[in-house]
Amino acid sequence: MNFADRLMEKIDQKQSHVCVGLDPRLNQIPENIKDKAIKNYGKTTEAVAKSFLEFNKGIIDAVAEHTAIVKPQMAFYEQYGYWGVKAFEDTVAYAKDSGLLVISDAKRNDIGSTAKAYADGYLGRPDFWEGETLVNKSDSLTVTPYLGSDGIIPFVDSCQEHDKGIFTLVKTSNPSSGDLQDLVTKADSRIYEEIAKLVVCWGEELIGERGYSSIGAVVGATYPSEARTLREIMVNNYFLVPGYGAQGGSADDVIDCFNDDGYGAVVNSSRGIIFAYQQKRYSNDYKEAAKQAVIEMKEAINNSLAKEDKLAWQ
Ligand SMILES: O=c1ccn([C@@H]2O[C@H](COP(=O)(O)O)[C@@H](O)[C@H]2O)c(=O)[nH]1
Repeated sequence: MNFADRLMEKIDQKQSHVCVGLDPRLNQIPENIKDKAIKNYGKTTEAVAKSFLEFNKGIIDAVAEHTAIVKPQMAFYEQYGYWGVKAFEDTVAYAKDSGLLVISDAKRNDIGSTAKAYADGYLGRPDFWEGETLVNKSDSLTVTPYLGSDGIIPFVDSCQEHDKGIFTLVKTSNPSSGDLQDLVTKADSRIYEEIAKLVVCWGEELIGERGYSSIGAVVGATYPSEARTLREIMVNNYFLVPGYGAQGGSADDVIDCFNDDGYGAVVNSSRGIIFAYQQKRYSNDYKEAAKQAVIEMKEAINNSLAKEDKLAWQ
């Protein structure tokens, strides 16, 4: 089944457009989890990995009923080397076993021949010894478009072959995203608009039964006016919308990322959900707090969609 169709099926099941970011930071993991890991594995990177995995499993159990998809960010894992990457892979596997879809947020790309290795590794099934194949469990990957089409086509091919998806950086949520993305082109458009047009082309052959392509775009919640323009260009492409909560984006800010049919975007929050237990208005139990925060976010987005007559489940 096409990735966009699978995503929409899960969104309908959970009645939620929320994506939970799994970005563990060691200094924010509850002490009891870290103490147990240090007792068993010493002060090692293996203990870091065990802490991350136990923490993530608790978050996944707490939010699974209210989210379709999770997004582990590779940077938080790979900084700890082998054990960090192992925690990433184990987290992906646990999320899949819990019935969730997964976006690997690794923002990969390179020249075409190298991009193919990334595409095989994250989305495909690389063969190694004769008859042996590795299967990556992730459903989708974030990619950077900076190298142009020949860097992206290997990912698109993998999506087609293995029913996976990609989200291409178009207008990112960070304060300096405009340094390059907002530059005006010779055609008097912005760079992010030109990338959006490319995303439309890359995704044309991968449109699923419900009208959305498996080739999506990253559009920050912190730029609602740009999102409006981008929604008009990328009518059939799903948006991954980071920047909600900790970066300042609100439910009202993300509404124009959705189409009138009430679909078209998954809105990510990482710190705002997984570390909600550190905020006074939530429980001090990290799992209970994550559950409260994800329900609050899901309802805020659904209420804002309903106000605009865009809620799919009336
Ligand atoms: O434009 C972008 C692209 C990716 N991200 C990533 O999303 C999360 C956001 O985390 P919060 O804690 O909710 O701020 C993080 O993994 C970023 O690397 C983004 O923020 N903006």
